[in-house]
This record gives sequence, C-alpha cells and structure tokens, in this order.
Amino acid sequence: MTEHPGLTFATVDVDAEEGPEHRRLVAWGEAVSRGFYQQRFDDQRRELWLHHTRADGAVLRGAWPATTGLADPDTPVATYASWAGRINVGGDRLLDVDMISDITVAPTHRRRGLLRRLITDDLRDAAAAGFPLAVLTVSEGTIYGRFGFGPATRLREVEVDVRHRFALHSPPDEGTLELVEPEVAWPSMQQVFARHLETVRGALDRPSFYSMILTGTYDWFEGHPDTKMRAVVHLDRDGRPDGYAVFKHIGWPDDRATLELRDLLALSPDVDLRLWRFVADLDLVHRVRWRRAPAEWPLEWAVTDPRVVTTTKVNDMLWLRVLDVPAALQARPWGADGDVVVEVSDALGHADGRWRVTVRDGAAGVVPSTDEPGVRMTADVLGSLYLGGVGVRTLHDARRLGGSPAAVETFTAMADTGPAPYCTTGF
Ligand SMILES: CC(=O)SCCNC(=O)CCNC(=O)[C@H](O)C(C)(C)COP(=O)(O)OP(=O)(O)OC[C@H]1O[C@@H](n2cnc3c(N)ncnc32)[C@H](O)[C@@H]1OP(=O)(O)O
Repeated sequence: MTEHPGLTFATVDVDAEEGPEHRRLVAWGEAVSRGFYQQRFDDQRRELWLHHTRADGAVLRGAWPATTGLADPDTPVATYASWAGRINVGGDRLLDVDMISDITVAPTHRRRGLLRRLITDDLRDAAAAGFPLAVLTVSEGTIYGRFGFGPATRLREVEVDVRHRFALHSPPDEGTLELVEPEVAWPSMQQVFARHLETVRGALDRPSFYSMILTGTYDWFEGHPDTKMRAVVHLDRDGRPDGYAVFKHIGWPDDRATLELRDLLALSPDVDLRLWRFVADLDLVHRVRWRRAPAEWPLEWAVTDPRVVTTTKVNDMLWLRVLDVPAALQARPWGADGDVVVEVSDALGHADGRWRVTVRDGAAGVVPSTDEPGVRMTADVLGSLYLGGVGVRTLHDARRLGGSPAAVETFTAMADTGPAPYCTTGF
C-alpha cells in the first residue's frame, strides 16, 4: 500500500484453530485488549473471546507492520471488527445491518489514516454485500460523523428511589414471577429478546457475548465470574416468559443500599410495571440504578411521585449510517402523504445524491432525482433522522438540515411518525 508504506492490511481467519493464523488471531484479540486498556488474555478469557467472536461470524480486519524490531510481528497496529445483525427500523420491519466494533489503533500509529482506511474498506464491502445500514457505538462523539454516522438513539441513566415514596398510580395485575438462576433464565431471556427485536423500533440483535454477561458467567471488565448476578422471570397465563430482570445488589456505596439493574425487558407495559414493582419491593434496597432507561419512560408517569426518578445522565447510544438510501428509506414507517426531493451529501459516496421521496399511505417510494432539492442534509444527519430519534424540525433549527419552509414542513409531516426508538444493545 503506497498510502501506508510498511503496513499490510488483511483479515484474520476467525476459525483458525492452530498454527501461524491462530497466533495472529489471538494477537488480534490481545491488541483490542491493549487498545481499550483491558486485561491481558488468560486461558479462560481467550477461550471466551474466541467462542463469542466465532459465534458472531465476525470479520476481523487489521494492519500489521511488515517488519518489527522488538514488537511481536503477529500483533496488529490497528484492529476493526464487523458482523451481520438485524435492526428493527419501525413498523415491525427488520433490516440487515453491518455492526462495527473493536476499532483500535496503536498509539504509535495514530492519526495516519488507519481508522479511515479500515472503515472505508468495511463500508464499501458492506454496501457491496447489500447491507442498507451500518451501526456502531462510539468512544468519542467527534470521530464518526465524518464517516456518515449520526447519533440515532439515546438512553438515560437513572436512579429510582424505591423507599416509602415509591408507589404506582395503578398497579398492574399480579403475574407469575419466578426467581431462577441466571443460566436457567437465559433461554427465557433469549425468547423475550427475540420478540422484543421483532416489535420495538431501534431494537438491535445482541452479540453472542450477552449470554456471558447476563448469566454472570464472566464479567469482561472485572475479569472473573459475576457470582452476585440474580434473575427473575415473569410468566404469562400460559406459562410463557414475557419479561425478565437481571440485577445485582452492590451494597451501600454511600448511605443507601443500591441495586444495579443490568437488564430489564418486558413484552407489555403491564409486565414492565410488574417487574419494577418487584425490584422496588426488594428488602434492603433503597435505590435502583439503571443505565438503559428509555427517553420516554412510562414508569415516570406510573409513579405517584415523579421525583422518585432522577435522571443522572443522557447518553447517545446507537450511531447509524445509511448505505443504501432507497432500501433504507422504503423500509421505515412514514406519516403524512407527501413528495420531497432530499439531497444528501456523503463524502464516502454511499448515500450521496438527490432522492425523490414519495409517501402514500404510510409507505415511501424512493428514486434518484435530478430535480431541485426541497431539503438538504449530510449523511450523518440522515443517520440521526432515520429511526425517528430526533425530529426534522429540531435538526432544521440546529442548522443541520436546510430547505425551504414549505419543504421542511412537508418533510416533517412525512418523516416524524414516532414511536421513539429504543436500543439497549451495547457492543
Ligand atoms: C466503534 C468503536 O470501536 S469505538 C472505539 C474507538 N477506539 C478507541 O477509542 C480506542 C482509542 N483510540 C484509537 O484507537 C484511535 O485513536 C482511533 C481508532 C479513535 C482513531 O484512529 P486513527 O487511525 O488515529 O484515525 P485516523 O487517522 O484514520 O483519523 C481519521 C479521521 O478521524 C479523526 N479522528 C481520529 N481520532 C479522533 C479523535 N479521537 N477525536 C477527533 N477526531 C479524531 C482524524 O482527525 C481524521 O480526520 P480527517 O480524516 O477528517 O482529517
């Protein structure tokens, strides 16, 4: 490569069991640990990493130095992983999505365009393979906009005071709750998540490592099994799981006993409230912390004192990029009938162009156009708009989306349908 002399860009065979390719594979994983300041592999960590990476069918890209002095030649100076998933884009439609993670560049090789090279290659291959969308979560907010990714969903970190002030206006019916070992609950969690994925806008396939986290088999950040994890499953009248919570008591970090909710999913609002009633009723718990509350959250309106809920932080969650404008826009739900030519500027080319979007009865037809555009935006703004996590009008007011007042009004009525997306999948 002339642009990066002395470096070789390649993928590593994720299924390699032995020999030089296996050494490169393990060294790739070690490079990611180094890049994110995590523990080195021991036998258990290496085997878990191999198992889950293979289960996802990840493509592992990297850059290796052609020659080294002291450094291990198997260790890449840049890493980048991607694999295929599905995302719910609204209206019960699932689209294939390129899921991207594990991007690291060694401090000795930063700011020479290695990330740019790897992401350009991956997005090109994903587009050629027919993926209409790509997603990632970010370590910093200033990196991925230039590659066409915009923040598309948000999550709230909350603390809920579950002492005497916690009460519900209208408590849900009592369902059946069973406390089970997390490993026993895992198949139920998978069933509930599968249904959640089919029905909730913004829901995204979970990588294989979720089984490890939610069963407490291994805490990736702590580097040992998480033996304090507990699980409760809610069963419907026919005995089928329709909700669960996974939680851990973390003691008294200050003067209040704290429960950390690791995951809570319910297939109906009533089951959601029932699970909250359960965690709030636990003895020796004053406060429940949760990092994945939705932006608009029924619990806040269900409690008699809204001040029992404190939002401690709002985080961007999923960053999304459109690779195929017609396929992506035609799959999502639309509101009012209308017709607008949308101009998208995309430095990488995938979404670039003018697109006539015609909505009839909640569905869009999208074709290339040479007509004057009604609204204009960059590819990252299209990514932010796509799942409905932010309104057209808000982006217009932020000077991120241009156009005539009439076209902006029409496009707002067409595009802003709700419901807000909700994505809890970290990767
Ligand atoms: C999906 C994920 O995995 S998120 C995790 C990302 N990884 C990390 O945060 C680990 C620590 N950081 C790193 O490993 C590296 O610094 C990376 C991966 C963030 C960047 O890698 P580099 O190879 O240095 O990036 P590269 O040189 O290709 O830069 C590409 C562009 O992004 C910009 N950029 C890169 N890093 C940053 C940053 N931290 N903040 C702002 N801009 C950045 C560059 O200025 C460049 O801009 P330009 O091309 O428009 O001039």
